[in-house]
Amino acid sequence: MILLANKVDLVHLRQVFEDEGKALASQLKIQYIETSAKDPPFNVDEAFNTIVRIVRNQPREAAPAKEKKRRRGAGRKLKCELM
Ligand SMILES: Nc1nc2c(ncn2[C@@H]2O[C@H](COP(=O)(O)OP(=O)(O)OP(=O)(O)O)[C@@H](O)[C@H]2O)c(=O)[nH]1
Repeated sequence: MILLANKVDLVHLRQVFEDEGKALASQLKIQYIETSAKDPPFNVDEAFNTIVRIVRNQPREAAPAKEKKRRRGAGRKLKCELM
C-alpha cells in the first residue's frame, strides 16, 4: 500500500500539506508520493514503479492446505488409473 496525493499541480486548491501526508504515511508505515497526471506529468512513473516494487516484494501466498492435499491426491489417483 502507498499513500498517493495526486493533482499537486493545482497548488491553489491544495487542502492537505505535504508534511501532513508524509506524517500519515509514516504513521501507517507506508510510502508517500505526490503526483500530477497533468502534462507534463510529475512522479507518475515513480508512483507506478513503487507500486510494482511493493507488489513484487509481497511474499507469495502459501497454497491453502486443502488445495495442497487435493493436488497430492490427484497425483495418486492418476497413478492408479495408469496401472
Ligand atoms: N490538474 C490535474 N487534473 C487531473 C490530474 N489527474 C486527473 N486530473 C483530471 O481530473 C479529472 C478527473 O480525473 P479522473 O481520472 O476521471 O479521476 P476520478 O477519480 O474519476 O475523479 P476525481 O475525483 O476528480 O479524482 C479529469 O478531468 C482529469 O483530467 C492531475 O494530476 N492534475
